[in-house]
Parts: sequence; C-alpha cells; structure tokens
Amino acid sequence: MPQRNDPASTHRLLLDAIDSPVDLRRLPEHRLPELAAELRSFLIECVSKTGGHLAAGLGVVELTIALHYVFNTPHDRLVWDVGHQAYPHKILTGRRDRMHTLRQKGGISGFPRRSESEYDTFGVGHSSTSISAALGMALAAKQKGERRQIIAVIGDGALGAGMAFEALNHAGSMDIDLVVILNDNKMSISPPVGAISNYLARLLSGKFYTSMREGSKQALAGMPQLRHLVGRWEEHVKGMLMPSTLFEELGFNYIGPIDGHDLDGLIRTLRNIRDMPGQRFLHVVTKKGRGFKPAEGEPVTYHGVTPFDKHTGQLIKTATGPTYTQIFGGWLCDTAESDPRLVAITPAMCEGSGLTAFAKRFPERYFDVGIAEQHAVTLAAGLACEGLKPVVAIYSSFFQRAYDQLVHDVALQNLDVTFAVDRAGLVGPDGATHAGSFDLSFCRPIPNLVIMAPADENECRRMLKTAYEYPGPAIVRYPRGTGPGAPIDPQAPALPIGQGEIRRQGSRIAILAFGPMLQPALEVAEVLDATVANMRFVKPLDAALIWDLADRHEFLVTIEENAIAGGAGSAVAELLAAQGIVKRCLHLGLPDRYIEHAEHHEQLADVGLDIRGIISSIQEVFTGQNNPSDA
Ligand SMILES: Cc1ncc(C[n+]2csc(CCOP(=O)(O)OP(=O)(O)O)c2C)c(N)n1
Ligand SMILES: CC(=O)[C@@H](O)[C@H](O)COP(=O)(O)O
Ligand SMILES: [Mg+2]
Repeated sequence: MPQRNDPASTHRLLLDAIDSPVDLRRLPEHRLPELAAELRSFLIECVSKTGGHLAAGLGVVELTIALHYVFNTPHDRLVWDVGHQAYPHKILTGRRDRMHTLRQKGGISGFPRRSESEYDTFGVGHSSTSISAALGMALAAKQKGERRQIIAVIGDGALGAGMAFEALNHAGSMDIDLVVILNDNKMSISPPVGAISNYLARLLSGKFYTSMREGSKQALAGMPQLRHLVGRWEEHVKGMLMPSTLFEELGFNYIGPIDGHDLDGLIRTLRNIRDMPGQRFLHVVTKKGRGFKPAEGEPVTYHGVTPFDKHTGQLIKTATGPTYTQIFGGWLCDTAESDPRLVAITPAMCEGSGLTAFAKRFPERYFDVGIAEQHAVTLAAGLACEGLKPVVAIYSSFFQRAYDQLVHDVALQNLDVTFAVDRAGLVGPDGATHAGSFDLSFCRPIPNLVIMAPADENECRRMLKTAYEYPGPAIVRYPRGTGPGAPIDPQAPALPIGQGEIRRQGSRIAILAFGPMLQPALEVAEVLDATVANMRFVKPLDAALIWDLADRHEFLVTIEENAIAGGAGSAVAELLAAQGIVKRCLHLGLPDRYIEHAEHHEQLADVGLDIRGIISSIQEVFTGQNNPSDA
C-alpha cells in the first residue's frame, strides 16, 4: 500500500497499489480513468527528473492500461515497436519504483528488454520489428498448441518502414491469430512523411466517415443514454459502407479508427477483438504528448528530452559547444549554397541529424524518406547516377539496416555518395540498441569506400568537405554530442586522402588514435612518453606513417571507439602482416559484448577507454617486458 507520508503518493493511491497487471485487472473498470491520470502524472514526474522519451509514452497511457486490463499479460504477449513509448508499460509491470533509475548505469533500460521483465516480450529500440516478432510468437504458439493472444503495437511512423510491410504481407497470407494495433498519432519524431501517412490521414478524415460521425452525434445528442451507441453504430455502418482498407486487402480484419484515449471504448473494442480469431488490425488514434501541454504543443521537442521543469516544461539544457551534429548541419548548408548538385537525405531523423536548417532553406533538395534506411541509401545511389551529389545523414546503428544497399547499390558501382554517419561509437543512455559500435567493422571490408573519423570539430568539417569532394563513396563517422572544443575554420581545405599526422613524438611506444580517441591518447602519452598519431583515415590507412611508426617504436597501440573485431586496429594489424612486419601490438576498442546504458563517460570507463583504462591496459600488456613507463 502507498506510504501515506509520501506527499506525492497521495496523488497515486491507485498506482502505488499496482505492482503487476494482476493488480490492475482487480481494479473496477470505472476507476481506470483515475489510474490513467495518476500514471500520466507519475510519468511526467519521473521523466522530468531523468530525461528520456516523453511524448510517445504520454500518448499511450490509456492504451497501455487497456491492453494489460483486457489481455492476460504476460501469458498473452505484448510486443511494443521501437519501445520508446513503453514507460507506462514498465510502470504497470513492476518497475514503478525503479523509474528513477531510467537509462542510468545499473538502472532500467529506456526500451523493453527481455532480460529486464517477463512482460518485455521482445527487445526493441530499432523501429518496425514488432509485427515480425509477434508473428513469430504467434506461429510458435500455434505450432506448440498454446492458446495465447499475441499483440504488436506499432506507431504510424514505424508502420511506414519496409520491414513492417514485409511482416504484414506474410502475416496476412496465413491462417494465424495475431493482433496488430496501430498507434496513429500522426507523428514520427518529425511530422510524418510518405503515402502511408497520407493514407492513414484519409482513413481518419474520410469525408463520408466524418459526416456520418457528425450526423450520428447530432442524431443522438438528445439521448445521452444512447451516446455509447455512437461508437458501436459507427463500427457497424463503417464496416458496411466504407471501402475496404489496405489492411483488409492484406488479409487483416480492420477495426477502427477508434479514440485511443477513451478507456471505455478501448476496453470494449479490445474485448471484442480478443475473442475474434484470425488477423486483426486495430487502428487507434492518439495524441503524442497527451496530457502535458508543452508536449502536446511540441511533440517533436518532447519526443526525447533532457530533464525539465514538470510545471512549465522548460527543458534544462547544459550549455555546451557545438555538437558534431550541428557542425554537420552548418557544413551542409554552406556547401549547398555553393553547389546546387547537393541533395540531403534522412531516414526520419531530421532534427537528430542536424537537418532542420537545411530542410527550411533547401526544401526541394531535402528528402526525409521516413523510417526507411534501405531506401534512403539506394535513393542516394539513383540520385548519384544522374550527377547529383547526395549526402545521406544516418545514425551508425540505423545504418546497419542498409548494409546491402551500401555494398551492392553504392560501393560496387563506385557512386559518388557522402555518408554522414552520426552517433558513431557509444551513445550513453540509449544503450546497446543505439550504440554505433560496428560501422568501422562492417564498412571497412567494402571496396571503393573511403572511411574517416575526425578527432575534433574542425577535422569533422574538413572531413565532410573531403568526403564530398571525393568522387566516390565516402563515410565520415562522428560521435553523439560535442568534441574537445577545437576552433572551426570553415575555409580549411579538404584533407589529402589517406594521410594521418604525428601529434606527439615520444619513444618506444606509439599510439595510433582514430577519431575522438586522439584526446585521451594525448593525455596517456604524457604519462607514458609515447608517440601519438592522429590516423584520420580508417580506409585507406596511411601505410607509410604506420610503417614508419613500426620501424621506430617497440610497441604499437591502436585506440578506437568501435568494436575491436574488424575495426581500425584490425586494419593496422592486417597492413603489418601483409608486409611481414612482426610488431608487438595492442588494439584497444569496444570488447566483444554489448555495452549497457549509462553516461558516455561511464561506458568508456566500463570498456577501458578512459585514461586510466588505457594506461593500465598498456602497462598490463607490456609489463614484465621493459615496462614502457620506465622509458
Ligand atoms: C530503424 C530505426 N530508424 C529510426 C529510429 C528512430 N526513431 C525512433 S522513434 C521514431 C519515430 C517513430 O514514430 P512512430 O512509430 O509513429 O512512434 P511515435 O513516436 O509517434 O509514438 C524514429 C524515427 C529507430 N528507432 N529505428
Ligand atoms: C527512440 C529512438 O530511436 C530515437 O528517439 C533515439 O533515441 C534518438 O537518439 P538521440 O537522442 O541520440 O538523437
Ligand atoms: Mg507516431
């Protein structure tokens, strides 16, 4: 029972008594709106302190309550898509009292995780996987003769991804029991794009449907006791008179659209759906940010937030220098000014990738393709075939979705595409699903690619210029957040391809730093009196520099914020081996495991990429054999 002495808990009499959906299902239905109010207020309270994803979760408070109320979770499987909207789900499934640890080291994840709760039926974070996973669970239940409901909850943005339609296409062709719930809040992170979004809008605002709805409301206005009939009558009439929807054509029984904030209607509809066989598609209409005016008014801003004032919504910003993302955005606009061939593409990450200004200034040269990374890359290939110069802005972890397009459509044809790969390396609170841990490893083997990693802000801009001017596919990968604060010279020239530089002369040990690892490498070098090279290029490597360093030092250490396996250090090892050069090398980077959510600096310490970790790794490996620090 709630502690009476906690003043906040007096506003959470119902919520504090819910430690699982079993407790929720004991509540009388008429108390659920009260619970929704408590849950919404608690969600705002929590995220105002921790930061995280807010607007999406506010939009599904009622839907989450109704789902756990009607379905026998966790026996019935609830699969969230992306999962950024699943904080209400986490609060109702036993994690209310851990919400203050959200996305922190040792705390609960910002996304559903199987290892975190039996109610988290599928690990998510990347979009549009829920229907595929749910279909897999449904097929398994059928195969095992188990009776259970499987429900995927997917947003209108996520529904626009190819993978979602692959799953609908497959599911619709089978004899299977599956529920797909479309949470249609008419928003992705940005306003939605694409024909699917337009189609959904037509479904909601169809003239016929709207007029009938208004007509029925007026007809029943004088008979409040019959008001509930409106919903039922609408369903009936609509089913008879409306043309079948795309989803029915795909084999689903389409129900809706219904109001996703009307608990009574949701519960009634979900109960009906629960008892129906086959593939069911429920179209639910919600408002992103519902119940918190700042988020309702600015769902883009309140999609992902820093801590904020829960009364005013004022976001608490830690003033810092320009982020790498902002440097990219500035470079992009400046280049577009002088080169009309430049076009920019984002797979639904306009704000996060720094394209807001570009989109405003060059709308006809800006393409937000929705959550469609595969399409984004091959669209760029097509644009390049016709002499335009596409720049694809893409997060490293989302870039993983477009691997064959990178190989088969861009690199094999040696097309002039520039990839601005943001969020490369560890990303902090978003955790393992969003870490850009592998892009060096999966890009490096591809012939024709040039791959650069800037050590600071100025180098980032120079590398973007270098990549853009390079007449083939080129990648610049840079981390989330800010750099070391290097002054930016917009006039600085492009870099000579494949050329690194010595930043410090030391003795016996040479540290080959890639990207932002240059800063810690320089600090370590002061302790160990090491030489430091800023390698700049992962492909092609500066072979002459590496041979020279190998020739003049006893030990080589490579450092990168990418998986050690197949990363930049591997490239150096391969180069030395190819020349038959035997050298004592140590490769530092991300280990062969997933790095949990935490602050970025905590993650670096966890993997030994902080100053202390680098020094101890070097000393540990070389100790006992002329410890380099004795030099
Ligand atoms: C593969 C992939 N690309 C991009 C993203 C970034 N992302 C997270 S949520 C989101 C928008 C999702 O829109 P929708 O499904 O409508 O959910 P809503 O936020 O509206 O609830 C995007 C693009 C992602 N998580 N995964
Ligand atoms: C849920 C999702 O995938 C995005 O909201 C992502 O969390 C954005 O990451 P950044 O905060 O690094 O832009
Ligand atoms: Mg949406």
